[in-house]
Amino acid sequence: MKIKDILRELNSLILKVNCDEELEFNYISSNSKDIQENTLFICRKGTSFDSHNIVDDLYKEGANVFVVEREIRKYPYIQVVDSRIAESIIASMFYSKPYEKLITFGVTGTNGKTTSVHLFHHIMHNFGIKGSISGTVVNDIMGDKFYHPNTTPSAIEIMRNMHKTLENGGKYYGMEVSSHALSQYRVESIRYDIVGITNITRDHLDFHETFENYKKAKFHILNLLKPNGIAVVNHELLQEVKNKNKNIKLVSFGVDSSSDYVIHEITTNWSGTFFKLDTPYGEKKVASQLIGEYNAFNITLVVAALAEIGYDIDEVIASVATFRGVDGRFEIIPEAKKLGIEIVVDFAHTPDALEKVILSLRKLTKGRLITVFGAGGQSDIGKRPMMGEVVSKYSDISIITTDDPRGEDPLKIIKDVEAGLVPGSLSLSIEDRKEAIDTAITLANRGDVILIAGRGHEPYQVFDENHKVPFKDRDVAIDIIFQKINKGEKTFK
Ligand SMILES: CC(=O)N[C@H]1[C@@H](OP(=O)(O)OP(=O)(O)OC[C@H]2O[C@@H](n3ccc(=O)[nH]c3=O)[C@H](O)[C@@H]2O)O[C@H](CO)[C@@H](O)[C@@H]1O[C@H](C)C(=O)N[C@@H](C)C(=O)N[C@H](CCC(=O)O)C(=O)O
Ligand SMILES: Nc1ncnc2c1ncn2[C@@H]1O[C@H](COP(=O)(O)OP(=O)(O)OP(=O)(O)O)[C@@H](O)[C@H]1O
Repeated sequence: MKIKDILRELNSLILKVNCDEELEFNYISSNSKDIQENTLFICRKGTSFDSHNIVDDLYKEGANVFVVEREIRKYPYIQVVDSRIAESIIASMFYSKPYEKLITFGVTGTNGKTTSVHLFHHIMHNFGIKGSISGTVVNDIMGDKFYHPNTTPSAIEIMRNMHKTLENGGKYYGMEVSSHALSQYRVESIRYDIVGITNITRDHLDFHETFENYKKAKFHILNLLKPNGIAVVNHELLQEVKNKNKNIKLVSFGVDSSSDYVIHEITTNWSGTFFKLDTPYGEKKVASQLIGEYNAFNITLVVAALAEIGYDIDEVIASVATFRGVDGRFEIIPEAKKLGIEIVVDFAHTPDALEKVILSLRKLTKGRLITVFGAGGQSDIGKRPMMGEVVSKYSDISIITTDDPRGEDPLKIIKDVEAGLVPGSLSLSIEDRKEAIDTAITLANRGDVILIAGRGHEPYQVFDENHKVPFKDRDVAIDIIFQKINKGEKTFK
């Protein structure tokens, strides 16, 4: 590709062109760890690094032209107003706008993104349609599965994955779209057939500062629809969405009878969640292995999305029943039954998610509910007391422990959570997460339920960027169960 090919697209972003328009490049990157011969490299001053400062190294590594926000002394460059927007445009151009040839499904919202995207992937697979997804738990690019530290990768990575999907005969790309990604233009050049908004409650106010900014970032996804694309939104957000986007095609889902897809008669038990759904195609009965009433909303978002783009709603609903859920989302630990208790590992780490999952568990618990949880470091300090309040309000025993401190003092985080505890509620604070889980299992009697919340599937406990400890809640709980059985501390019940 030649420089002149991208100048047209970059258009009003360009401040200065300091290179030959005939200059050719055959790779693009914005990360020094991903560079080849004749790479167009996009520099930016981000939150923790400024890649303008390493252009000499980048040139030695193979970069032959730069896109920069501030002028550099030597090397060919194009100076632009904003490197993030430039990256999304260049990535789209370089990979020939792959989203135009794919069914693209983007889901944003505070909670439910992972569950919805994985359910979408499962249903398309059941229909014999090949494709890819990206998100918090896994990136599955046409069967190539890997973990990415971001819920939403960079603009270049997404376009590269979409291009690879097309090259391998894939027909769709489903992705979780975080509010950070929307604010940083990682998805700015993508156009979606379907965008879904699960819900918007408090989270990430450390980044967005106000709830309004957070909502605005989420709603921006509605501007990224294809011309005949459709938005599937939680009915609670319908009015706001309509006020902001008068002429988009949209359907709503929720319990409100004026929704396009009306959820009612939800029941949930240890074998799953069951509900009725009034749809434009008549009343439907939905059965799912997912536990928790809130999953009726995630399921309906996906059912509506696929029905609205022409898939047979009865076949879609039949396929929902075989979805076994996502690692670390209401994941039952079968070994706990040996002690006559239930243990559930869940990813809930916002006040709303904690409330939803605890209230669902309350209905299933014959005995007491013991919740082990903590708050992540470097993330929305304001929500910590709210988490303490909601857990202590609805749990019989709350055990506050360490989540992923990410460089913060774990005891300080625990104190922030303690500040919200309901006076008189039964709670313990145990800094060591393994000890906290062990204590919960020791305290549990027959018929009790333990919820281990906040980290879900995560394989490492991140104390800081140089100190990560392998720690999978599920595996730790299973180890403790067998230790107690082998030591005779807990008998088979
Ligand atoms: C604060 C934030 O969102 N940062 C994201 C952002 O980085 P940034 O723009 O701040 O860039 P930077 O890290 O300062 O680096 C500046 C530039 O130098 C480049 N660089 C940097 C270092 C280096 O050695 N070589 C190099 O070339 C970088 O590629 C970048 O182009 O863009 C990067 C590329 O897309 C992301 O990886 C990075 O995510 C960081 C790791 C992060 O932790 N982000 C979190 C806050 C986040 O985005 N979370 C959401 C999910 C939130 C949730 O729902 O829980 C997500 O989508 O992951
Ligand atoms: N529709 C929902 N409403 C409220 N809480 C939900 C909903 N769906 C899931 N949850 C709760 O939120 C947790 C995270 O769910 P999931 O991973 O599907 O969402 P997510 O948006 O991908 O989260 P994250 O952005 O943190 O990866 C679940 O473990 C559950 O506790």
